[in-house]
This record gives sequence, C-alpha cells and structure tokens, in this order.
Amino acid sequence: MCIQLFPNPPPRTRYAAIAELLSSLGEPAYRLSQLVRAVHRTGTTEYAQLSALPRRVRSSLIEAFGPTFADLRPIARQSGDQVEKTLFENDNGARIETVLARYRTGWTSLCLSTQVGCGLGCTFCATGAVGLVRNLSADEICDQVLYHQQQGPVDSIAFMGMGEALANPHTFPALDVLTHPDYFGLSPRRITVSTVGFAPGLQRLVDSHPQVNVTLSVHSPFPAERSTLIPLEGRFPLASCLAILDQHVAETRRKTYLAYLLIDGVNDSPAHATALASLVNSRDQPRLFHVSVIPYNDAVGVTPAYRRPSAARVAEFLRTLRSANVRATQRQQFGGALDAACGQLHAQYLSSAPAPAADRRRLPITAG
Ligand SMILES: C[S@@+](CC[C@H](N)C(=O)[O-])C[C@H]1O[C@@H](n2cnc3c(N)ncnc32)[C@H](O)[C@@H]1O
Ligand code: SF4
Repeated sequence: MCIQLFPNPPPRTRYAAIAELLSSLGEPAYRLSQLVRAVHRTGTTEYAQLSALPRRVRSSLIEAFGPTFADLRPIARQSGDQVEKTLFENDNGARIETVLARYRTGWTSLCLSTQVGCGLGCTFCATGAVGLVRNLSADEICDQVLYHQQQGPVDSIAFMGMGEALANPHTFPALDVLTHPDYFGLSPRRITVSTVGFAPGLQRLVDSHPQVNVTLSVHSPFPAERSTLIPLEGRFPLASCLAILDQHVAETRRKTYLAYLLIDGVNDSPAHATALASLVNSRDQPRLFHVSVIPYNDAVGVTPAYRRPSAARVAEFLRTLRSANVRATQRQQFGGALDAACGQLHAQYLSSAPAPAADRRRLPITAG
C-alpha cells in the first residue's frame, strides 16, 4: 500500500503560472479569464488558434508553456447507452479514464480520475489492481473537465474515477481551480468527492471546501472484515472518518453519503444491514447520512472470486436499512458493458491489448 501524507507543497497550477506571466507582461487582469473563456468556447486548446487574444500574448504563452493549454489528450472513446468513456494520455504515456453519464432528465455527470491507478489495494477494485503509477497534477484533473465542457454542458462532477482523490495533494488546488469564478466557476455543491477513508485528506477537504459533497466508502460495518476489503482500515479506521463527518454535518448541516458496496455472500447479509443501520443511527445527526448501495461490478484483475448479489438480495438489504429508518437508495450505475461502472476503470493497464500509441490524436468511437 502506498500512502503519501502531503509531504511537499503542490506545484503551481497552469492557471497561476499564466496569471504570473500575464502580469509580468503588463497585461490587464481580465486577460486570464478571457483566455479561459476562449478555450472553453472555441473547443481548441492550441494557443495559436485563440484569436480572441492579442497575437503578442499568444506568442508569449507558446514561448513559456509550449503550443497547447492542456496536458492530457483524449486518445480513445467508447459510447454506450447513456454513457461515454474517454481514455486520456499525457506526454509521458500515463493514462486515465473518465466517464460521462447522461441521465434521462438530460442531467450530465462526469466521473473523473485523480490518480493513474491507485495504491490503496482494495480487493474488489480494478484500479487498485493496477497499483499506483502516479498522482495526476491539478492541471490534469481539471483538463478532464475542460475536455468534456468543450463538448457540451457538464452539470455535476464526481471524483469517483481512478484513484483515491484525498491521497493526492493536487486534488485541493484542482478544487480551487474548478470552483474559481474566473476559471471553471463550478458550484462546490455540484462536486462530490468519494473517499475510501483517507482521514487526513478528509479533514482537509471538509475544512477547505465545506460545501463540496462527500461520500465515504464503508463496505462493512465490522472493522476486521472491512480491513480485508479495504487495507486502509488498518491505518485510518472507519470510526475516525465518521468522527470527522459527524463534526462536518454538525457544522454545515450538509447531507453526507455513505457508499456501501454489496458483494454476494461477503457483506450483504441481514446482519450486515442491521449493523450498518446501527452505525448510522448512532450518529448525532443520523438523518444527514444517506446510504448509497452499489451492487458489485465485475472488475478486471480482482483476484477473489467476488460476485454481484441478486436483485432480490439487494432489495432485501435496502429494506432492512429503511425499516431501521436509514435513508438508503441504490446508486444508479451506467456503462457496465464498457467497463465504465464503479470500480471497473483501469485505462487499459490490465488489458492484454497493447497500449494505444502516444501520438494517436483521433478518437475511434465504438458502440458498447
Ligand atoms: C473507484 S472508487 C474511487 C473513489 C475512492 N477511491 C473510493 O474508493 O471511494 C469509486 C466507488 O467505486 C466503488 N467500487 C470499487 N470497486 C467496485 C466494484 N468492483 N463494483 C462496484 N463498486 C466498486 C468504490 O467502493 C467507491 O465507492
Ligand atoms: S476503491 Fe478507491 S481507494 Fe480502493 S483501490 Fe479502488 S480507487 Fe483505490
């Protein structure tokens, strides 16, 4: 397991570096938001094509930062019913995936990645089977949103793709950029961060971005069993994360989500549901905790023979929670056939097929 405890201050974001350059050139303060608006509106990330900016500014940007605004480029896309999975690559060949889901109401939700792989080793997750290749930079996290916004509106964002967002120190400057009114201008209430329980990061998140929605992955109410599913339990027990959330909901009155993965014959018994309900009902504000039940998705590279429970078993689990007055719903999931649902992303690190060529810029679109 690889654990990083925010050892160094993260490097400047591209946005801060450009602001500094523009100021040193004596450009007016509005130039940066003009640049960002032009990138979002035109669908290009090539500085040379941003004709809204004076030529001298474009030349200085290219000289300082190279030809393009984005570090990640999309190299493959798969579309299925209500879902689109995009594979991105950076210049060093690191790959990640994002998933855009379209609800029937027209609402769009983007599930983005924060790490190439993940070092926390949860036994049910394809991203965990990859291991941690590296953290994404704040710019790479934001580039995923930028790319999708260039294609159409993105109504909400979930940090639920590849990686543990709160173990990556660059998640915090990325949230600053995404919510900054001059850059992405997203409401923090439309952003959700999911964590498996990286307690120092969780504390930092609720302190620095209290309006961002939080989901804590629980998956077992029993500590010994939880640590066989989520090794991080041994380092940061669930109880310590729930204590942080208790304080957070008391201060903000914001609803908080507890994700519960259901694996057939492992953690889906009535005894598990009853113990989970007791855990929720023992909070000071139980009505502010909402349980999202996620039936297991087949995940490449996962060694134990886990299986998805039957629909009847899932319904029974939900019934037990609700009859104990716990608010609980099944998470709507999309893209299982494309390996695009929760826990299935691995950006071709676990495929036998060779990785795509780094310079392939066209997007093959395949039906799923
Ligand atoms: C891939 S994780 C990324 C966010 C964060 N690292 C976390 O674990 O909460 C997003 C969600 O997918 C769930 N998940 C992981 N593997 C899964 C699987 N095989 N089937 C269903 N959900 C899974 C996680 O438990 C978590 O709730
Ligand atoms: S479930 Fe989350 S924390 Fe666990 S291995 Fe997968 S991405 Fe990492």
